Amino acid sequence: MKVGLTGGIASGKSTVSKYLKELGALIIDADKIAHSLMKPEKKLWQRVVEEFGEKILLDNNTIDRKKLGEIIFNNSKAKARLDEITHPIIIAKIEEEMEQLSQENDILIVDVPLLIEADMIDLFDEIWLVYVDQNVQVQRLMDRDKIDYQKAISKINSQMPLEEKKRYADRIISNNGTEEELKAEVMRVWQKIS
Ligand SMILES: CC(C)(COP(=O)(O)OP(=O)(O)OC[C@H]1O[C@@H](n2cnc3c(N)ncnc32)[C@H](O)[C@@H]1O)[C@@H](O)C(=O)NCCC(=O)NCCS
Ligand SMILES: Nc1ncnc2c1ncn2[C@@H]1O[C@H](COP(=O)(O)OP(=O)(O)OP(=O)(O)O)[C@@H](O)[C@H]1O
Repeated sequence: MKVGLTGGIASGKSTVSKYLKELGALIIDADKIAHSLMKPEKKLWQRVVEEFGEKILLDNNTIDRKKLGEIIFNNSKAKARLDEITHPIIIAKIEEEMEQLSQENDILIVDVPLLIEADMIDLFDEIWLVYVDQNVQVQRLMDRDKIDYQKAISKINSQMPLEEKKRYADRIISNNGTEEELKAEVMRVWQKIS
């Protein structure tokens, strides 16, 4: 069984993944895959630097994600250009890892923030959505990334609204409460499928 775990920025996907891992689930993390594919001199690094220029590089040639984030979260055309370059390569890598790992594992959980935006629904048997109300999402994002309200809203608005993502979800994991409540909810969902 292949589960696509998605949500919005700072909705709690990594926290849900952490709890699922504690329960014995195998997790593929799309953000980690993306970071690894964008390491210096890799094909995707080259494409991104070609498109956005060397101004997005730090002294050690790694991509300055804060700077690239500032460009794309404030400019929908720049974001579309980045998505066009990155998504096919990230999706191919996710598919490759899923193929390898599904041979030895009955259940695979794949944490993909942009699963619905990047049209990856058909790769999964079930879609789980980590849902939060927007006021909670904004506050958690401001606290975690140490950014102001306006920057948090720009990041949230660069993604499909969570209300709209609900339409695609087979299960909704609500994360408006405490971490303990979330953990209990994750345990319930895991017991249903394992
Ligand atoms: C935009 C970048 C530079 C921001 O880096 P930063 O370290 O601040 O964030 P990080 O990589 O940890 O991602 C945090 C969250 O941002 C959101 N996010 C990331 N990329 C995008 C994007 N292109 N569009 C909308 N939201 C995004 C996701 O919710 C993600 O979980 C970085 O995320 C990136 O290179 N993104 C392109 C690759 C991609 O699409 N990744 C998502 C995997 S599906
Ligand atoms: N129930 C909760 N109560 C309080 N804080 C929480 C709760 N769930 C998550 N958080 C915190 O909210 C922030 C966002 O959570 P997390 O990093 O898991 O989200 P995410 O969906 O993986 O984010 P991203 O899309 O940016 O990768 C983190 O600082 C996390 O510790």
